[in-house]
Amino acid sequence: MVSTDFPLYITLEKPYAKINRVYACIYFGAILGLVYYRILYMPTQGYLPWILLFCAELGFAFIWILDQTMRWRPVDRSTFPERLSNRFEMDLPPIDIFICTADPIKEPPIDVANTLLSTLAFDYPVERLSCYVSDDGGSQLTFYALFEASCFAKIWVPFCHKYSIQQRCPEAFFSEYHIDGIESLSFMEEWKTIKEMYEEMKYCINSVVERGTVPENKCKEHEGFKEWTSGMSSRDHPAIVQVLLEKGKDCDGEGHDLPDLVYVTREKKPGYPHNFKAGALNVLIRVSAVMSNAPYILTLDCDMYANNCKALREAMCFFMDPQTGHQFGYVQFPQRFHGITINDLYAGHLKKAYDIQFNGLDGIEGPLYVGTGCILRRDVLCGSEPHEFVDVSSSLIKQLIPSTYLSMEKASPSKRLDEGKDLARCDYEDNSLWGKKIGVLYDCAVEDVLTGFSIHCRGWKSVFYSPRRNAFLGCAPVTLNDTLNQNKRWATGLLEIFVSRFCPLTYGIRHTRLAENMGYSFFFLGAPSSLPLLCYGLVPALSMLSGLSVFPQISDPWFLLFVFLATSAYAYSAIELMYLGGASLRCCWNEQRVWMIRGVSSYLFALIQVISKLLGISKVGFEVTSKVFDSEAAKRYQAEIFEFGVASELFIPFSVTALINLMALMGGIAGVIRKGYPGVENMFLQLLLSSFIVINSYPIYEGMVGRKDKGSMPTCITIFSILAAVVVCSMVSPIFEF
Ligand SMILES: O=c1ccn([C@@H]2O[C@H](COP(=O)(O)OP(=O)(O)O[C@H]3O[C@H](CO)[C@@H](O)[C@H](O)[C@H]3O)[C@@H](O)[C@H]2O)c(=O)[nH]1
Ligand SMILES: [Mn+2]
Repeated sequence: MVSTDFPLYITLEKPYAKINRVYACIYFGAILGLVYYRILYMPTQGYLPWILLFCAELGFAFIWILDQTMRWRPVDRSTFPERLSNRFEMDLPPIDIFICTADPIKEPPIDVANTLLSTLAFDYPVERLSCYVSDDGGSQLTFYALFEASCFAKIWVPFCHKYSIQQRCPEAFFSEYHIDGIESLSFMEEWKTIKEMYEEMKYCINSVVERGTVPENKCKEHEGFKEWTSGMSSRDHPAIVQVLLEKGKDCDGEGHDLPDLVYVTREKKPGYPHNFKAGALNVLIRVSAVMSNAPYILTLDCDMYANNCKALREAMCFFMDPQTGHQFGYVQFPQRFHGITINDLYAGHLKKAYDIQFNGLDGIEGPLYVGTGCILRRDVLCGSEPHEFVDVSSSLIKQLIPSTYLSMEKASPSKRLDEGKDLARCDYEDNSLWGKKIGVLYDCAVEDVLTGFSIHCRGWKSVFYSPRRNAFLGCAPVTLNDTLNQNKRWATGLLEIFVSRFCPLTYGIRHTRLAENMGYSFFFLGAPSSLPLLCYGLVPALSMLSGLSVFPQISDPWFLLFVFLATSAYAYSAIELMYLGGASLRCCWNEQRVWMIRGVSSYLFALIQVISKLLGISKVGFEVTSKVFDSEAAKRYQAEIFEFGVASELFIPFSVTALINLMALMGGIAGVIRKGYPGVENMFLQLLLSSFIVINSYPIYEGMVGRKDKGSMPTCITIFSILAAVVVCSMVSPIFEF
C-alpha cells in the first residue's frame, strides 16, 4: 500500500546551478572592470560616444544582473501520477477548460475543433470535465465547427480511451500515426473508419468556412444556429450561449458520459470596451460559475492542443500534494510549438524563456502566467489569498454574481442558459471590480502576466512543469512581421506593468521576494533594453566613420576584457541553449540574430507605444497573430528564407542599422588601407563589431537587393532605409567629434 505521507512531486536543484553561480561571479568581476576602465579612460575628445556607450554598458549590466536571479537556483520538478491515482482517483477535483478564439479567418475553425477534441479526450474522469469555448469573433462558422466536433467527439473520445491513445488531437494523431500491420484487427478497422470520419468532418468545416455561410440543412441540426441573424457583426452582436454537449444527456457511442461543452460569445456593442482576451476569460469565469463552477480552470489559446493526455493529472500532483499543495496558485506548462523549421529561423521556440529562465523562477516563487497551458485555482482568479482560500472566494464571487444566479448549486448547463447570457452582457462589468481586482486584469497587452504577477503579490507560489512529453503544442508566427508584432505586443504589455501600480520597485517589492521581482523585471524591461542595443549597434559604427576609436587598442591589456565580456556571454548563452534547450548551433545563431532584430525593432516601437500611452496619445490594442499563411510564404519559411513582403514600419530600424554598419565597415576598411596597421590597431574591435552585424544582416541586404519573390523587402522600405542611413551617417559624424 502507498503511504499517505509520500509527496506527489519532488523538486530538485538543477546540477548545473553551481556552475552558473561561479560563472556569474567571474562575469560580475569583469563588468566591474569595464566600469573602472570607462571611468579611468574618460576621453578628451568625443564625449558623446563615450557617454552613450557607457550608458549602454550600464544598461546591459543591469539587465544581466536581473537575468542572473534566474540562473541562481534553477530547479527541476517530477511528479508521481500513480500515487495521485492510488490516493485520490475518486476525489480528483473538477476542472473547467477555457478555450479562446477570436477570428475565424486568422484562427481556422478546424484548428479550434482539434484543440477542443484534444481536451474533451483528456485522461481524466469525464464527469469532472467541462469545456467552454469563447468566440470573440461571434462567428457562426466557429459555432458550426464546434457543432461538428461535438458530434465527432462521440466517436473520438471512446476510441482514445479504449486504446489509451497518447496523441488525442485528431489532426496530429492521423498525421503522425500510421498503422503498420502489427496492431490488432479491430484497432485497424476502427482507425480506418474514424480517419474517414475525421477527414469528412474536416472537409465539411473547411468548405463551410471557405464559402462563408453554414448551409441551411446543417442549420436545422442544432437550435443554436438560429441565434445568428442578419446584421450581426463581430463587433456588434448579442450574447450567445449554447450547450453542445451535456453530461447525462449526451453519451458517446459506447454509452459513456462526455464532458460538458458550452459555446459562449459575449455581447459586443460599439463604444463598449471589450478588453480583448482578458474580457473573454472573465465572461467564461462567470458563465462557468453558474454551470459547472469547477475549482480549477485550464486556460488555452485556440491553437494550443493537448499533446499529453495526462497533463491534468500531472498538474493535480502539485495542487493535491498534502504538504505543500495549498500554496500553489497556478501550474504553468511551457508553451511548445509545432511547425517550426529545424533551425528555428525566428527563434519561435522561446527556448531561453521556457528551458532556462522559467526553471530559474521556479526555484524562487514560480514562473509567470503566460495565458495558455496553465491550470489555475478558480479562487485565485477571484482575488483570494493563500491562507483564506477556503471560502473568501466564494463570498467574493457572490458579491460579483448576484446570489439568485448561484442559488442552485451546479445546475446543469442547459438550465442555466439565461443566466449565462446575462452574465455575458457587455455592460455587466460596469462599475464593478472585474478586471481591476477580480478575474483576469485589464488595461495591459499581456493580461496574463499582469494577472500572474498580482497572484504572486498576494502571496501565492506557482509551479513550472515541463513533462517529458510536451503537454500542449501551438503555432508560432511564421513570418518576420508577425514575429515582430507579437514581440512588440508582449514588450508593450510587459513595460505597461512596470509603469503601472504593480511596479516591482514600489508595489512588488512589498509583496513578494526581491529575487522574484528581479526576475519579473527582466521581462518587464525588454522594451527599454532596445536603447542600449541600438547604441551598441550604431555608436561604434558611426564613430568609426569619423575615425574615432571607442574601444581599447589591440596592444592594450584592457582589450582582453572586452573580448572576454563579449565572447563569454555569447558562448555561455549558446552552451545553455544547446545543452538545456537541445538547440543546434544554427539555432543559436538564429536566436542571437532575432534577439538583435527584435531588440532594435519590436522593443523600440513598444517603448514608443508605452510612452505615447502614458502621454495619452494612443491606446494599446491586441492584434491577433495569424495562424494561417499562404503556400508560397510557407515554402520560403520551410527553406528558412526571411519573409519581409509587407511594408511594415517594424523593418525600418534594423534595416537602417544594417546599412549604417555596412557603410561603416567599408569606411573602416578604407581607413585601414590608407593607414596600414595602425588603422587596424585602433579600430580592431569596431571593425569586428560591424563585421559581426553585417554578417548577421546578410538576409536583410539580400531581401533588399538580391531577391525578386513576394517575400523580399518592399522597395519603399529599402529606399527609405538607404536615405535614412545616409542622412544619419552624414549628420552624426560631425557631432561625435566633440
Ligand atoms: O480580443 C481577443 C484577442 C485574442 N483572443 C485570444 O487570445 C489568444 C492569444 O492570441 P494570439 O493572437 O495567439 O496571441 P499570442 O501572442 O500567440 O499569445 C500569447 O500572448 C498573449 C498575450 O499577449 C497571451 O494571452 C496568450 O495566451 C499567449 O499565448 C487566442 O486564442 C485568441 O483567440 C481573444 O479571445 N480575444
Ligand atoms: Mn498564439
